[in-house]
Amino acid sequence: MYNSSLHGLFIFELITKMAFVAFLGRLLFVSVFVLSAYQEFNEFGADGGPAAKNLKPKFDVFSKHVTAQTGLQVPHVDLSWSFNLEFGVARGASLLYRYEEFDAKEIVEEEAIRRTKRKKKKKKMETITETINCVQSKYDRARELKAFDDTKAGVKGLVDAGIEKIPQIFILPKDNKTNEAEADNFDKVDFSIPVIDLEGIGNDSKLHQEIVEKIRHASESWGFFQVVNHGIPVSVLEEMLRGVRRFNEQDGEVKKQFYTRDVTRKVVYNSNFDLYTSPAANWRDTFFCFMAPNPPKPEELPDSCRDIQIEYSRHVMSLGFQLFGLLSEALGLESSRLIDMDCAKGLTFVGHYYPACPQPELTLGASKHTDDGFLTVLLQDQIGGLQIFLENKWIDIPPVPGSLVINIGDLLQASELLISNDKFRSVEHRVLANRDGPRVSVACFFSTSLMPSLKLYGPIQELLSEDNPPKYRETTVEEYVSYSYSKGLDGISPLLHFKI
Ligand SMILES: O=C(O)CCC(=O)C(=O)O
Ligand SMILES: [Fe+2]
Repeated sequence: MYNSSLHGLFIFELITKMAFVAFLGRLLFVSVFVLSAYQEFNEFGADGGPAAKNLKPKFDVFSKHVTAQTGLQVPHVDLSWSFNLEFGVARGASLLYRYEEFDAKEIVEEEAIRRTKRKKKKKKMETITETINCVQSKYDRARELKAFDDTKAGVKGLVDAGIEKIPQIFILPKDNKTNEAEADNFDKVDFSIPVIDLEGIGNDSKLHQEIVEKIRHASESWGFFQVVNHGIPVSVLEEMLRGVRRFNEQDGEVKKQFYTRDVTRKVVYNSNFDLYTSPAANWRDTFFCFMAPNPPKPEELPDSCRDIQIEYSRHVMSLGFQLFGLLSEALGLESSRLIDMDCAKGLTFVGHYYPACPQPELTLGASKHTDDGFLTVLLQDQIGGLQIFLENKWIDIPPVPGSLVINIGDLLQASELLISNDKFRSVEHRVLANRDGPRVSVACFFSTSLMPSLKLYGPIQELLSEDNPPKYRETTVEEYVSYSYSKGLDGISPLLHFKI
């Protein structure tokens, strides 16, 4: 028996659940009214008459469709009872006419097409999402860094393997604030830092004064200068560069023995000291060791460059003493002042190897950074790529045969900061990756680095006053370098951390 309240509930459910069901529901409803009108026109028998018979298959199709779409079971409707609702005969006839036009099968087919389209769209979205997930999971940065590190073969290993595209871990992120690629938009200037000739400095006091003045000006303006006739024979410089090259180009199995991230080891060779923390790895391999105050035993140094490393470090030490004297004078202090502060006590020897890079525009040899020691003496070969960042401009430091690049480090900037208003500057610099290569350089940092130290460094005490308060808190070299080391080359000066 037809139950009118159930029918009402059924229609209500359909209308609220799905728009198309509502639409079909309305049509069916109309049909039922039409049937009612038709039945009013014609006598209907116990079976509901011809209209009811006509309607039944269409209603069945509709029911099946609703069940397939919604999972709802359409309640049984006894059409023979038509629906005793109040409709005028004429209106019923016109509704009937429209009902005859309506073909349930066509509508169901249209709906099926729409449903297939929706399914296709959904499938497409699923495929896109899957692809994204797949790409993301394929680029598991931590896993790639570890895999690269585990080769113990460095960037050179990649190049030897013949890669033509650089791995993702080396690619500079585009949206990163420290992304120096962005800084390439800044002007590059055709200006070179001064090349200061130290020839004859010991014999002529006027010349000595002139050189002190040049060093003062360069240290205040650019934090960088080059020196020639510095007393280290060119043959020693050349052999030192060859030594670093030999170390990196020796048999991979021998070199692997030095590969470590344990900085307490006498010789530490690895690629990117900040591999796991930096936004992008640099296209270079490095080995370092502390050559002063407690140098390793000769046999602890690599065969490939042991002798020259010892000889070169000895030369750099004596050049350092001379430079700290000149820098002290440039600050208006006794020439022994910076030496007495132990600025030349420690020497860290760092040999860099920058292999030729197939996509140099995507990465860097060394990210923008300042040096954390007191002073750096840098020997570079003829490839070039070193730049300093001053007033939003990258300035090339072109290789000058026989020269050494000298730059002020953070600890010297912090120590002498208040001596004069014209400060020495620890200036940001970087190294570009290059299609040509390898590029080799040796950076010697005057700093006891991570060696345990208690001596405090900060603004020079006797020059402090109420008007001239300290700007940096005191720190030990060890604390400063540890902080700088843990931070990695992220483009932000570690000095900021020590600002008062
Ligand atoms: O390789 C170079 O030219 C620069 C290296 C450097 O900046 C560094 O070791 O701190
Ligand atoms: Fe540097």
